[in-house]
Amino acid sequence: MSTKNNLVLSVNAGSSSLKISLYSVRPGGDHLEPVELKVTSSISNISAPPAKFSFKVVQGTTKDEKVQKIHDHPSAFAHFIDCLDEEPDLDRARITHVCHRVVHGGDYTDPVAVNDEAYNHIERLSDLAPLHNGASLAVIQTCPSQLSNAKSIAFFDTAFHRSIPPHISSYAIDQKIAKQRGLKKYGFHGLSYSFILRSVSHFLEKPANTLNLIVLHLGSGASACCIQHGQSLDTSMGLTPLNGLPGATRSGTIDPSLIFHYTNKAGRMSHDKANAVDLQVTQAEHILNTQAGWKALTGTTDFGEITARAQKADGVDADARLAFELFADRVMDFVGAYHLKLGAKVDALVFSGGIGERSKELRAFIGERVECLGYPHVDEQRNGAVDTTEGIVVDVGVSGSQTKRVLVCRTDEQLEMARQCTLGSM
Ligand SMILES: Nc1ncnc2c1ncn2[C@@H]1O[C@H](COP(=O)(O)OP(=O)(O)O)[C@@H](O)[C@H]1O
Ligand SMILES: CC(=O)OP(=O)(O)O
Ligand SMILES: [Mg+2]
Repeated sequence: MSTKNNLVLSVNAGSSSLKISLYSVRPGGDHLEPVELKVTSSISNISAPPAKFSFKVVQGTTKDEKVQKIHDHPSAFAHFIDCLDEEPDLDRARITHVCHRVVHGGDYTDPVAVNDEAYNHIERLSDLAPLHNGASLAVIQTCPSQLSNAKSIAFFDTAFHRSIPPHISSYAIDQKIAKQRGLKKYGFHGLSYSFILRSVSHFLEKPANTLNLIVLHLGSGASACCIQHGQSLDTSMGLTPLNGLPGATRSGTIDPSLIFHYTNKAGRMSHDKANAVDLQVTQAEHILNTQAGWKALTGTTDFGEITARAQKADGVDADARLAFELFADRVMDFVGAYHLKLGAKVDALVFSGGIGERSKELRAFIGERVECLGYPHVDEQRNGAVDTTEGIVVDVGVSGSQTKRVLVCRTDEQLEMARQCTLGSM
């Protein structure tokens, strides 16, 4: 991308949140970081108004407010644009590229400029990412009118996992049907894993293609990834982001037969009005995506609150304790399996995502249990000081010469897209 004075906008549509970052493109090509952050904004609680809106201009305006008129992703995006218009130095006409995180890209392996064909492709995949693809498309639809000088580019979470070999990505079902219908493990959070791989490579001063990592992206949606020689070998999410670890409102892996015993309406189609494009998922999928996970176990989707409740001194909150230990148990299932898949040759176990980056309790709990595999003891002081430690990657293992590390990485999907956009041929 050859541009001066240009701005790049990165939009990350989550199930009930929208994270937006605005960057200026650094002139010249010799910077480690090709873009410079100008604005960060995040809107949460979109589906449970009032939405929480934050808007921070680097060395400038800061807003934190509850906004009643935000009721879906497009209205959240419109509110962001209104705030941007109040910034005289950040003219939206200078935005040349809008990068959209699209969770399910099917077999698309590279970012694409959104034209009718790409739009229809993403829409067809909406049933396979019911909390996400519709939200991204709803924002994409508003871009031509809001940002008429900008090209919309879709970046796919699935792309990082294209390296997963068939014996790992295939399900044990009729392969003719599987191929016809695209029924296989796709994996998600790929933009986050790309960012983490690059950041850990820089931190450890080792080329990315030599690294073996077990990465935990633990946020509202949580997944684990096994990276061998800098490529995804396996990941815990599957055909859809429902598989693997439980999340804020998602069950994670269950026995598939459970759905027939949970409710006898499980197989009926439900029309999900929360998303802007038409969706047809079964009631079972709807329940397991939106009424399960932490919300079902504890009544809250905030893992920070669950952790605090689980550790209350005045008696144990059994629901919170169950959620905390259940989550740690499922995370360890993947750490153990991936450690074995990597033949115990692991450079680092990496914690990331809202929970991985902020829960010192979960890191300590899991850290203690993986020590038997040769990971260093999680240092209480370092672990407790992550929030106030500078840098993208923080080492939380006890100091000393270690072959394996335990790291925390502040992941940034918006920055990953802006970098790829600026360095690529978009
Ligand atoms: N102090 C904390 N301890 C544990 N978990 C936290 C803390 N603060 C936030 N979280 C968790 O992080 C989650 C958000 O993570 P994030 O990766 O931003 O999610 P997403 O992008 O999937 O919406 C929240 O839902 C909350 O459960
Ligand atoms: C794929 C996925 O679950 O994404 P998120 O964690 O942002 O909801
Ligand atoms: Mg996320």
